[in-house]
Formats: sequence, C-alpha cells, structure tokens
Amino acid sequence: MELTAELAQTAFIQPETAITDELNREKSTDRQTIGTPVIENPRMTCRNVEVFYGDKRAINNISIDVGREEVLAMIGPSGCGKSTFLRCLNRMNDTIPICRVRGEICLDGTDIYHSSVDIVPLRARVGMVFQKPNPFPKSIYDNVAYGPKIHGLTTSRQDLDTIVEDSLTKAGLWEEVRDRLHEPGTGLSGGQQQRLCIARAIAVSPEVILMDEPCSALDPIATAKVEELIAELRAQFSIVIVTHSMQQAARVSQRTAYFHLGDLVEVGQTEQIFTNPGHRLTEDYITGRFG
Ligand SMILES: Nc1ncnc2c1ncn2[C@@H]1O[C@H](COP(=O)(O)OP(=O)(O)OP(=O)(O)O)[C@@H](O)[C@H]1O
Repeated sequence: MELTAELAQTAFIQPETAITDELNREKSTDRQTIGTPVIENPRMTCRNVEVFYGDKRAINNISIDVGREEVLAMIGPSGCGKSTFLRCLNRMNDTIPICRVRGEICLDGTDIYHSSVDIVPLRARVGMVFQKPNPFPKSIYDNVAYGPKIHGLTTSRQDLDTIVEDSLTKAGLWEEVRDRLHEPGTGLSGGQQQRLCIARAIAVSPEVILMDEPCSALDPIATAKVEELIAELRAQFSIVIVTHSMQQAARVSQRTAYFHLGDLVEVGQTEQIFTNPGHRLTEDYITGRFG
C-alpha cells in the first residue's frame, strides 16, 4: 500500500501500525481542532483567538492550552500562522499597527489583553527568543543584567552578579564566557549568541519562553546544544517553540500542534502526532506531501 510504505519511511511509524491505522480508521478531514487542545492545570489558556492583518484573517478561532513544564511545538506549512499565533502569547503583535487580536489569552488565569495589563512586565513573564540571535550591542554581562535592572529585580551588584552567573549557567554558556563577561555579546559565535539571548530571557524569571525557529540560523552542533538546553529548561519553564524541523519538534517537545492556513488542525502528544496523526492534513504534512 503506497501510503503506508511512505508513512513508515518518512515519519517514525512502524509499518504494522500504519497499516492497521489505515485500514481501521477514516482520518478526520474537517477543520475543527482534533486532539487535546485543552489540558489540566495549564500555564496559559487561549480561547477563540482570531488575528487579522488589516482585513485579512491570519488566525481562525484557535483554542489551545500551554502546559506547565512542557515544550509545545508548533508546526505547519509556511504562512499557516505559527509565528502570528506565537506572538499573540506575549502581545508582540501589538507592535504591528495593522494587526488585531480577538479572543482571550490568559496567563495563570489573568487575561493578558486586559486594559490593566502592562506589557513590559508581561514580556518578562512571557519571554521570547527569535529566529536570528539579537544580542544588544552591549557586553555579555550587560545583555543578561539589563532585564533584571529595568524590571527592578535587584539593585545590589552582588545579586546582579549572581543572576548573571545563574542565567548564563542555565543557558549552558557560563564556562565559555566567564572570563570575557565584559566583551561585546555580538563577538560571540551565532550559537553562543542564541544561548546568550536565552540567558537574557531567563534572567527575568519568566514563566513561559517563546521560541520562534531558534535554531534556523545555527549549525547542527549549535542546534544540538540549544535543543539540549530546551530539554533542561523544561523543568522550570513552559516553552512554546515554532519550528520547521519535524525532527526537532519530535526531539524536544511533549505536545505538538499542527497549523494549516490559520487553523489549528490537530494537537496531541508529540509521539502520537508523528506516529499516528488523526487528521489527513497532519498526515500529509508529516509525510512530506504538503508544505
Ligand atoms: N506584519 C504582517 N502584515 C501583514 N500580513 C502578515 C504579517 N505577518 C504575517 N502576515 C501574514 O499572516 C499569515 C501568517 O503568517 P505567519 O508569519 O504567522 O506564518 P508562519 O506559519 O509563521 O510562516 P513561516 O513558517 O513562513 O514563518 C501569512 O499569510 C502572512 O503573509
């Protein structure tokens, strides 16, 4: 059977499983989210989220939770709205004048779009790491110390030193930079710069870290280090990662969400999504027939 052979090769599907599934199950083809978008004791809840750029709708009525101590991967073809949705989670879309967000997104039960919410502390609680490493044009030390200083986490130099060392240690960078803390962050390699940006996000004690294709500018060795780091950080933070690499999603995440043309088509345990997708569109994407 052509489909099952292809599935077994390109995803991580055992041929027997694929055959059984193909015979026993008609895959869903509608655009209601299938799987487990809602979970127990979530860190963030998103309900009926819609995003428009001007008149154009980029996100269609998406509801999904972000768990505590989980890595949630968002995958899907280019332009399906992954980054747009990710940016809703810390109101980064507020910086795009034509962008409007509807629906409700809560962090620990508080609506982050409520008029009383100050976005500066919000973006400390929900930090972001971008595709291209973007250290400030400052020293390595100051890149990490800047957030804690402006958020008033400490005024003592000694405490600041401790935060900088702890954050660089958690980001797996301390041993590489401890003797050059006052050199420019921009002088580090790309992979080191990305870990510096992760240290910068960690330094303000976030609850959630958003990562938008954090390894796409990195070589395989630097990518492996960042992936190891993501696995360690999960013990402390919720992580939502947008990635084009299905291998990366499979390696680092516990749940995976598949987006398609602004819809959240399917979300579930990562292993299930890659071995036994419930929706035809998810299956087509992970087997390389779409996107
Ligand atoms: N600033 C913007 N202004 C207008 N339209 C935008 C803007 N940013 C994104 N869009 C549109 O919103 C839709 C979703 O884009 P988005 O970048 O969120 O998708 P994506 O899944 O992250 O894509 P990619 O994987 O290519 O990064 C696309 O149609 C895109 O053209």
